[in-house]
Amino acid sequence: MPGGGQGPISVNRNVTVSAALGNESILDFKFKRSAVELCNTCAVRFENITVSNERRGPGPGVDLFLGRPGSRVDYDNANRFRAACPASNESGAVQTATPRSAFFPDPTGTSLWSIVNVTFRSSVYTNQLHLIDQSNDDPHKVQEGRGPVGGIAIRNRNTTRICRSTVDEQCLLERSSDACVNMLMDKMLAQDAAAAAGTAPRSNTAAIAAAAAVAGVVLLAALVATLLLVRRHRRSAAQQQLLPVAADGCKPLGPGSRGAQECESDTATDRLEHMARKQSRRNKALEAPEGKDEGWDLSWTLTTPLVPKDERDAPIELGELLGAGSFGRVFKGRWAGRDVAVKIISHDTASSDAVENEIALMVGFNHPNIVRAFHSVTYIKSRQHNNQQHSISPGLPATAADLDSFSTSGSSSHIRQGSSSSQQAQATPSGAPPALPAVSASPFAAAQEVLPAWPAANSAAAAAAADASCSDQQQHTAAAVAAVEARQSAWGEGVLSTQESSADAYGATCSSSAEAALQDGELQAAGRSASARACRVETWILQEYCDKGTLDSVVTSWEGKEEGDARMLQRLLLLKDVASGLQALHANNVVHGDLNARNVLVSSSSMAECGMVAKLADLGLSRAIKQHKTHRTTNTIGTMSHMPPEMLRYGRMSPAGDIYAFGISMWEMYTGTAAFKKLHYGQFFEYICLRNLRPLMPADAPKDYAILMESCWAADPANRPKAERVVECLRYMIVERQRNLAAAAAAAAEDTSAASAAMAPDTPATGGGMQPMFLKLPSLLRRAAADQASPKKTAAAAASSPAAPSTSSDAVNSTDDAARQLLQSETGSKPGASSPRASASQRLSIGSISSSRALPIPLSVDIYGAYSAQSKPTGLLRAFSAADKGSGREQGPGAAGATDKEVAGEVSGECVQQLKLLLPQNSVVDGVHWFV
Ligand SMILES: Nc1ncnc2c1ncn2[C@@H]1O[C@H](COP(=O)(O)OP(=O)(O)OP(=O)(O)O)[C@@H](O)[C@H]1O
Repeated sequence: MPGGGQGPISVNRNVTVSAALGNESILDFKFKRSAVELCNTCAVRFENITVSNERRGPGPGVDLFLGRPGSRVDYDNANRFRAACPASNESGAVQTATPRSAFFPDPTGTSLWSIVNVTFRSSVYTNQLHLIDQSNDDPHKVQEGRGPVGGIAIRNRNTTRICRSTVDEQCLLERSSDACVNMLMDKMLAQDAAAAAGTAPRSNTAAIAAAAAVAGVVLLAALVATLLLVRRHRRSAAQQQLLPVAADGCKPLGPGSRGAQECESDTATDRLEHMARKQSRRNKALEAPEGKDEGWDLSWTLTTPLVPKDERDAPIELGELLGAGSFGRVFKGRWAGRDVAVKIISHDTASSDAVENEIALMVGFNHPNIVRAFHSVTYIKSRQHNNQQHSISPGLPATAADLDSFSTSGSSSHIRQGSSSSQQAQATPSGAPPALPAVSASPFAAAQEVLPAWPAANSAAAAAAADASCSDQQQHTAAAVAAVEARQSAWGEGVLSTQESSADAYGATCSSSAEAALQDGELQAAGRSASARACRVETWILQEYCDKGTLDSVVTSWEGKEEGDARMLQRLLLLKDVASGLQALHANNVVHGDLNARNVLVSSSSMAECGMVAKLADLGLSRAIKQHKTHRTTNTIGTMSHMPPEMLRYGRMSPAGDIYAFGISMWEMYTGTAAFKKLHYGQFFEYICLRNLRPLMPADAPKDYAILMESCWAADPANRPKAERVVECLRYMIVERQRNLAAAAAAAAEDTSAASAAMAPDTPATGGGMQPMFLKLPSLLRRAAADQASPKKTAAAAASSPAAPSTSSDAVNSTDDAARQLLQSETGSKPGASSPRASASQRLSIGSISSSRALPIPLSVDIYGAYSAQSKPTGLLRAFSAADKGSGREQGPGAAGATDKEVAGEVSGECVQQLKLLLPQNSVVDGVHWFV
């Protein structure tokens, strides 16, 4: 534990603290606060243990930890003290009203809990809150002096809280519940200490018995260790015969080593690649490819650890052609009982790094908003066959479309022209690799079951599996990223050559040494060898199938349909998915590099609020950024219209560049048109970099949407929000639409009470114990702007100053009317119509909260919508009580009876700013005013 004056301890990896089941082990955090800082996405897990901490105020008892984006604390099968548990009959309401964390499975699901009797240390405690499966986000930890950079997601499973109801009724009459729980805990800890002290002086007999027991255990352990060593030694010897020493930079190590077949260098990169090679060899040994006679050899395979071993070898059925990109074609397929998309890329060994990058990242990330790759296989054309002439369609890589040549029962007619997005998508038979084990080309119904949303919602087993594999998965992701990073440094950009250049090379002969290396699984090594660069390779990547196609096509399908809160909600939910995917990539120092709506796929999901979930795809241009670096310089290509100025100018690739592309994608998703479609390539530099132009938003666009979009495409990368901030802003924008829709639905049903409830804050109106109440002031600026200026006024003001720059830092150059017109003509926007801003005082009424508790109510207010530096509000936030209402006293700053909070300068550059007010006893909060 850090002492006085020291900073917190940094935890940079996942940690599990567990005790054997049945042991009443207690871990006492000693009430330290913020003593341990978790790294981004780091998880700390407590299993089978009682955690004792945080008894002096509200909160979920994890005060020990400071969170970072994506960090989490799991309590699994734990007993946990918590001072501020509400009384048992309120517990359920509080738990169910707390939104589930987005960082855990099934964020939309309801918490599972029950009130039970528990036996704890031989005492039966009635009416305890038992959390069967509950998760929530705790943002407070990071707001204490550090700004809201991300909090801790907490998961409780099979975890019991010792609550207020545990303590003596008499005590509650005399003291506060906190004080009573504190006393109880002190008593129990004192008992523990006494028991420990009492066991110290043991009798001789006991000491002898204990010593004998210890000796027995040591002997047993030694025996087991010896057996393990012998086994490992044998396996090592066997593997030494199999493996060429140092062929892969790894050598079989001696029995004293940590593993029989470990890499000398124990980097994550080595481990991942070594794992892949091991698997490749194993596969080769297991599966003699049917198509070997056809001249294709299996060279390299990689499977995500999430796929069980027996599924890995399942046959693949290829179905319709889904589409074609620059580098390959994508077929629908069925594998191991699931629908998959099979991407088949023909390339040469020179460009195998780029392909492997994409595979490593897609296999490495297991995130609901990143398209997963389950399995990939690379074949090489054997020398004998490379010497033969093959009919390669010019401009079209050879693919497995020619199933006749290796399928026992298939026919090329089974491969249909699907809903291809490209005219290049053909099913031209050509030289094809062998089938994967037992590939068949049997047709299957087009409407197959859709992959369940990850992870399977409401399935305890699935959740458990996901949890169990979580830390493995994080290591796997880190290893994949490290592999990509190492590949980039060692081998330049590894840009996948275009199909034309690849096709040129296909006729060349693979040298025998290169072929041997390739067959030994040394795809990369062979790729670096000049003699092997011309070897023809075909890679099959089995990805999760996204039945709704690209985000682009989903947005196009909205064309002509009514715009409103429901449509906006759908748009925001999909955008949040995309931003969450980026957040996961960036947290692992990976930049997508080619974000646009055509590189985002959409899957049906019954669990998602809008019925579908968006996932980042096409990681072919993704790059790993070295830690502590802000960007890397690249010569890779991407999508011109989505390239940020720094990319166009200096080739700088960074997470901020993805955010810029996200901003452009927001515009495209709102307008349904492609951005800058009237610009030709030569104009991009001039328009984006020199004139700092951006597409114009229609005048009627929601202001919060416009503000976020503009902050994303700011000229200076440093002014763009981070992905987690974008996610956070979108979350608030989503809540706002949800409320509007609920209120509208309630109003339509003439259910006025339901309508006011929908407009009321999230927290229950009846106090909710000592939990802070969150009053979200959604779209503050938007509403204020609406109050201040009618749409007419806004339009008139805009028309009177056609060259008025946007208030964002990357404002449109006001002198360039020609350029402006060009961009306006894309949407028909009126000049100056974008980015209206709130400018005057605002008054907001947000429903009422009442509490009969004879305690001060800690009240938290989220100010929302103020994330642009230019829209920084200053002023006074006021909560006033019902007594003041209508008396006129609440009207001005300093009015009697109101609780004021100065907020000048506190809100800047952020989406949400949380303020805490302590209301007087027995307050009835009837509104919050905001004075500017
Ligand atoms: N996992 C998938 N599920 C469903 N359809 C897919 C999947 N992957 C790709 N597709 C379809 O196949 C098309 C081609 O995908 P691919 O990734 O090869 O190329 P692209 O992204 O269009 O082009 P490029 O690689 O040149 O950027 C996509 O536009 C999409 O329609």
